[in-house]
Amino acid sequence: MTREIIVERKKAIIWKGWKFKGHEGDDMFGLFDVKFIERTPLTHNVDHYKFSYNNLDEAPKTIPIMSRVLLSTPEGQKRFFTPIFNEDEGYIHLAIKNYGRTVSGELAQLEPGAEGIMISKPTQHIKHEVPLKTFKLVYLIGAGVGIAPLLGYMTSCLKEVDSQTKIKLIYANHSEKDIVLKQELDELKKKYSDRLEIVHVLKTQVDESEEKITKYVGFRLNKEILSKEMKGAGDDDVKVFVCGPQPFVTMVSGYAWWYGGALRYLKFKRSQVLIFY
Ligand SMILES: Cc1cc2nc3c(=O)[nH]c(=O)nc-3n(C[C@H](O)[C@H](O)[C@H](O)COP(=O)(O)OP(=O)(O)OC[C@H]3O[C@@H](n4cnc5c(N)ncnc54)[C@H](O)[C@@H]3O)c2cc1C
Repeated sequence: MTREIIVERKKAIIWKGWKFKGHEGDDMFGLFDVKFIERTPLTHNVDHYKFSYNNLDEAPKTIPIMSRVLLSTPEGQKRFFTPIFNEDEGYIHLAIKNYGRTVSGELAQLEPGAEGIMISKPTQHIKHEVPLKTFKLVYLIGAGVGIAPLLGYMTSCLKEVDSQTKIKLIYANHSEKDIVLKQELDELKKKYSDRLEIVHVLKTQVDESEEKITKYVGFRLNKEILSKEMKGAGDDDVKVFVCGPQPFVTMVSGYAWWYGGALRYLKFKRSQVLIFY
C-alpha cells in the first residue's frame, strides 16, 4: 500500500466524536526558531527538554491539549513530539526518549544555548468534536514515553474546575526506573485522589520495593489485566485513550484503521476508543 493511500485512509477515518487528522506532511507546519535552554533527566534514557521561542510574538499563548509540534534539528532531521506542559508562555517543554540515533541522538549532543533548532506551532493531533473533559470516566492506557499526550490530557482535565471526569491511568513500563514523569504523576495522584487512579504495570522486577507501588510486577500489560482493571464497555460516557510503542498499541486496541486487540475483546466500542498513532 502506498503512503498516499495510507494517508487518505487515515484522513477518511471519521466516526462519532473523533476525527483523525492524519499526517498531512510538513508543508502545513510553519517552523519558528527556538533556542535550546536545558535538558533535565526524567529517567535513565528520557530527558525533559526546554526550548524558548526566539521571537516571543510567534510563541503560542497556550498549547491545546494533546497537540503536537514538529521539531527540526540543526541537521534538518524532523520528528513530532507532544508538549508535556501547556502553560509556560514563551517556552516549549518536551519529554524525549534518547534512542541514540536520528533526532533524539542529535538532540542529546546539544549544548544549552544551541541555535538552529526549529519548532512548529502546536497543531491538534486529533480533532475532537466533543468536549474531552465532560465524560464520566476516561481510561488512559500508556507505555513508556507514550505518556506524553496522556499527561497533557490528565493535567488539564483534573485542573478544570467544572470537570467531574474520573481518570484511570494504566501505565506499562519495563521497571520502576523507567516510569516517565513519576514525580508529576505522584503529585497529581495526591492532589486529585478522588478523581485520579494510577495502576502501574512493570515488566521486570528490579527491586522488591516495586511491589509497594503496584501488584502487577513481572507482567506485561495484557487483556487479563485490562479486564480486571476496566469496566464501562459499551457506555458512551466512558472513553479510552491509548498511546505507546506500536506492538503495545496493537495488543491493546489494534492500530489506526484496524480496531481490534484487548479492548475489542472486552467489548469496548470503537467510538469509545481514541488511539494515538
Ligand atoms: C501522539 C504521539 C505523541 C508522541 N509524543 C512523544 C514525545 O513527546 N516524546 C517521545 O520521545 N516520543 C513520543 N512519541 C513516541 C512514542 O510514544 C514512543 O516512541 C513509544 O511510546 C515508544 O516508547 P518507549 O520506547 O518508551 O517504549 P518501550 O520502552 O519500547 O516500551 C514500554 C513498555 O511497553 C510495554 N510493551 C511494549 N510492547 C508490548 C506488547 N506487545 N505488549 C504489552 N506490553 C508491551 C512494556 O511493558 C514496555 O516496558 C509519541 C507518539 C505518539 C503517537
